[in-house]
Amino acid sequence: MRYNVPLQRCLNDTLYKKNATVLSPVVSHVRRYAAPSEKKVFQRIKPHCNIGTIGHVDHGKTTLTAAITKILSSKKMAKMKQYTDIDNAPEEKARGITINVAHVEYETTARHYSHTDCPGHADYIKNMITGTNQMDGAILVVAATDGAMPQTREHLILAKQIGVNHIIVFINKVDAADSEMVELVEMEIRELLIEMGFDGENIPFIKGSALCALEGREPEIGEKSIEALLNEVDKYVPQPIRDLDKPFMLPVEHVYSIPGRGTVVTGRLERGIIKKGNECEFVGYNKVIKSTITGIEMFHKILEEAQAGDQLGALIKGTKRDDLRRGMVLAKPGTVKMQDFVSTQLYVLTKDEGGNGKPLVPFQQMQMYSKTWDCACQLNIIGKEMVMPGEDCSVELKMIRPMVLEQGQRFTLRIAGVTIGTGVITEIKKRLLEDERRGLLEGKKFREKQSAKATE
Ligand SMILES: Nc1nc2c(ncn2[C@@H]2O[C@H](COP(=O)(O)OP(=O)(O)OP(=O)(O)O)[C@@H](O)[C@H]2O)c(=O)[nH]1
Ligand SMILES: [Mg+2]
Repeated sequence: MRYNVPLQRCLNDTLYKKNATVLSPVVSHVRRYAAPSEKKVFQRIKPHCNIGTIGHVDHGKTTLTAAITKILSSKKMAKMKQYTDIDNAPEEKARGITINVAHVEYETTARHYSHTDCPGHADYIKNMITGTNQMDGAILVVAATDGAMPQTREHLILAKQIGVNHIIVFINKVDAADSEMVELVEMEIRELLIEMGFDGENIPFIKGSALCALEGREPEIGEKSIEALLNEVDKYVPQPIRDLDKPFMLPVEHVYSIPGRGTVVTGRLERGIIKKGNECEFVGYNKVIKSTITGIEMFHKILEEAQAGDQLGALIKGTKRDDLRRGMVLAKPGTVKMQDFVSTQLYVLTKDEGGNGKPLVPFQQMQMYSKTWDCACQLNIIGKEMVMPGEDCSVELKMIRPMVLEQGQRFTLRIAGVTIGTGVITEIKKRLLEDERRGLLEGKKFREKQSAKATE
């Protein structure tokens, strides 16, 4: 049996190493690299990109998704999906939230795509905030018969907030509108895009009719417009930098002291590649500790290097177990920062989704969970008196301890052990003053004492 080259190399590495009797590392590498050639597997030949359709209700997002699969299926680059297959999207659970979302797969000559379409406005909002399918770029669908509508605006605001920076516009239903109207809608949407902070002047606009393409009518505005759209998506949405190319980062899950060896931290490598001998930093709980990785292990076997996605143990030189804690982040020196004040976009769970059914109000204290840490924080709601379950809103969070936080990082909030919301960090704000943070901490201790007294 022949394997491909990287697999063969790692089989050699693993099997011929002393004491290599357990098969698990081999199995994990088989999964990571490729399967034996006689099995039919997903071939990673083209670069992969995640996109989706966004826009106001009834503007034609699902029709467009179906039309794309129809046009590409005639070139054997997709499986045709009927409108009803996409619109009856299966339920998906993401951190307790139920979202109806359809993932459609297709490819162009340049790339392989996963395309997200949601049946309803609420599902779009949840999908974008929870990052169930993080989009690298989005197709904004606008009906020429309506122009910009409330959800056109809302989806664009959210896209900007969570960092979907590449938008392409498809002006749909041009079969039902005159050309003057189409021009006016284009002008209106370009202005809206500029107002929202997108590159409105240069964003590609394609005008067509998804319905004509789906029904095989009027190829000029039907099939041709879909081809033009895909062409622009290939060109305009840049290939995202994959996690392997980024500086390494591993949220620490456990810290052990191994007699005769030293300190070992375990966790899943979130991005990058680590090698034996790499210098590193542990960051979190208001501390930065410099160290060196002297060994990497996976499934009790020694590795020279580990890649993003690997669950591993790293042996650390010269750092005591008591200095390190779960929740710290192991990273390439100087690549991550601690923060304690952030703006976020938050979705509040309904009671059915596992929430506590109560509205959130400003200055409420709660526990924030992200990566492997949790930390008490205080909430401030922007532009509203309160947020009801089932709603989303912009909120600011002040934390009692600085932790590693980055734009785009996801988190959940809990009160008394109940998850009440999930969100994404949209902006890092200026660090709090020491006094301000102490005030938050003392406020928390005071409340704890009060509640302890009350229960006595
Ligand atoms: N005339 C015309 N009608 C269209 C076109 N594209 C879609 N429609 C119609 O517009 C209606 C809404 O289309 P959908 O694709 O369901 O719209 P949607 O944006 O997915 O709607 P939601 O998922 O409910 O937000 C349907 O009746 C479609 O047949 C088009 O190019 N021309
Ligand atoms: Mg739809």
